[in-house]
Amino acid sequence: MNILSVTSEIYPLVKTGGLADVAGALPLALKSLGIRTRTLVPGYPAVMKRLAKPVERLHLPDVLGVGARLLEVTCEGLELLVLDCPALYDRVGGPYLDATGNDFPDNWKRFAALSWVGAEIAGGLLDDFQPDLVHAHDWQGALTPVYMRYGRAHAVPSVLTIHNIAFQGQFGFNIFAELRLPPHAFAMDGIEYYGDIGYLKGGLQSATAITTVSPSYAGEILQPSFGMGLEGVIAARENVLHGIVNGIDVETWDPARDPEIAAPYSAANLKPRAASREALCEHFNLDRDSGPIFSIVSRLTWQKGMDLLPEVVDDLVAHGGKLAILGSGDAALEGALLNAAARHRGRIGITIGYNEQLSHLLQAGADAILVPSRFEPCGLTQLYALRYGCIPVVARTGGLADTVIDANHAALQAKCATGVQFSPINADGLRQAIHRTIRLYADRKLWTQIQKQGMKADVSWIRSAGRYAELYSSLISRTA
Ligand SMILES: Nc1ncnc2c1ncn2[C@@H]1O[C@H](COP(=O)(O)OP(=O)(O)O[C@H]2O[C@H](CO)[C@@H](O)[C@H](O)[C@H]2O)[C@@H](O)[C@H]1O
Repeated sequence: MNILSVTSEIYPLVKTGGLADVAGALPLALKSLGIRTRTLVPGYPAVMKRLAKPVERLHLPDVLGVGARLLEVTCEGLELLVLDCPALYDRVGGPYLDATGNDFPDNWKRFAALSWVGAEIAGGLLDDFQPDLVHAHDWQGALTPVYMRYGRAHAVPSVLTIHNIAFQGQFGFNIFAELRLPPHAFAMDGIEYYGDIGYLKGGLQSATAITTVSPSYAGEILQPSFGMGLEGVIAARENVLHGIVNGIDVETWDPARDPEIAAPYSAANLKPRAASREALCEHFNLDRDSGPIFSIVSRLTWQKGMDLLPEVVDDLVAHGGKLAILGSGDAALEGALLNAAARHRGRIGITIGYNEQLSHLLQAGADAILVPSRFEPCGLTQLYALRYGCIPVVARTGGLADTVIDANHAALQAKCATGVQFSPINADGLRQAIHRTIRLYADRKLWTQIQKQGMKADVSWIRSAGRYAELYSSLISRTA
C-alpha cells in the first residue's frame, strides 16, 4: 500500500507542535505493517539544510503561478518529497510566522501550493509512485482533498486528520480566483465558509474520511462548544468520522536510552531519576528539598489552560510544591509567569522558549506534569510523561481523558491508576488537582506504584498504526 502524506511540519526536520511528532512517527510505525508512506513537505530553510543529496524529480514551472522543484530524499528513515519553492518558503521565521511573530500574509498561497502539488501527485504526477490513498493533515494540508475532488485524482481516497480545529485556514473570497478551483467549488458543500474561503472546512467536505486524534475529541467536536463553528459540517459527515488516539515515538522517548537526560532508568529501577531531578533543579534554580516538582512543557496559550497557572502558583508553593516551566507563546502570559518566578525564587523556575532537549529532562526529572488544557484533541506531553514516570495531572477533556487513568479510589485499589484527572477546567479545579497530587506524593509507596503503572501503559504507535492501516484498507477497497 502506498500512502502520500501531506503535512506542514514533520519531526525531526521542522516542528512547532504535536502535528510534527505525529507526521514524523506514523510513517515509521506504518512501515512495520508493510505500508509505504511518502511525505510531502514544504522546503523551508530548516528542511532544505537537512537534506543530504536530494534528487530533483520534477521541475514545476507553474505551481499557482510560481516556479518550484519537487525533490526526493530519505531523511531519518522518512521518505520525503520536498516542495522546493523559494518564492513561498525561503523565509526568515518559522513555518507560519515571520521573525516578528506575525502570520506570513501569503500563508493562503503557501499551503494551497503544497496541497495543489499533493493532489497532482495523487493524480499521477510521478511515474514511479501512485498513491493508493492520500492522508492530509490540518488546514495546511486540507486543500489536498479539495483539489483531488475537483481534479483528476477524484477517484483516489483521502483522509483528513484534524489535529487542532482552532486553526482553520479562513481567508477572504478575494483569493478564490488564484486557487484555480472551478467556480462550483465555492459552495456550501465545498470551500465556501460564511462567505469566505475555509480550507479546513473544504477539506472536511471533500475528504473520503475524517479522523481526529482521540475518540473523546471525535465526540466533542460534534458539539458547538468544541467544534468552533465546524460542528455542523462534521456532524453531517459523522458516518466517516473516526477518533484514533496518537502514539509516541518510543525510540526517541525512552528513559533507558535518552541522551538528553542525566542518567538512564526504567520502571524496574527508578532511582536514577534523582540525577535528572538534580539537573532540573540546577537548570531552573529550584530548592533541593523533597517537595514535589511540577512541570509544564507547553505553548503558553489559552487552549493549554496556561492562563490558569498564575491563579494557582501561590497556592502550589504554599503547599510545598515547586514548578519548572518550559514554554513560549502569549506575551502577557509569559510576563505573568516570569513575574510568578521572580516572586517565588527557588520554588518556581521558568525558561521561555522552545527547547526539545530540555523537554526531555523535564519529563525525566519532574515528579508530575500539569496539562490543564481547555480542549485537547490528543495531547502528547502526557504520553511522554507516562513513559518517563512523571505523573500527568490533566484536565478531563479530549485525548487527555482517553489516555490517563485517574487515581480515584477504585483505580488505586485495582492498581491501574496512571495519573490525576480534573474537572471543571478552571483555576479551582486545577488547584484541587494539585492538592490531590501533593497528597498522593506524600505516600511514597503509592506514588511509585502510580509511576510504574504509567510506565507500563502502551503509548507506542503499534495499536493506533493498526487502526490507520485498517481505515486505509477499507477506504481503498471501497473505491477500488
Ligand atoms: N517550549 C517547548 N519546548 C520544547 N517542546 C515543546 C515546547 N512546547 C511544546 N513542546 C512539544 O510540542 C509538542 C506539543 O504537542 P501536543 O500534542 O501537546 O500539542 P499541540 O497543540 O502542539 O498539538 C496538536 O496536535 C497534536 C498531534 O495530533 C495533538 O496531540 C494535540 O492535542 C493538538 O493540540 C510536544 O511534543 C511537546 O513536548
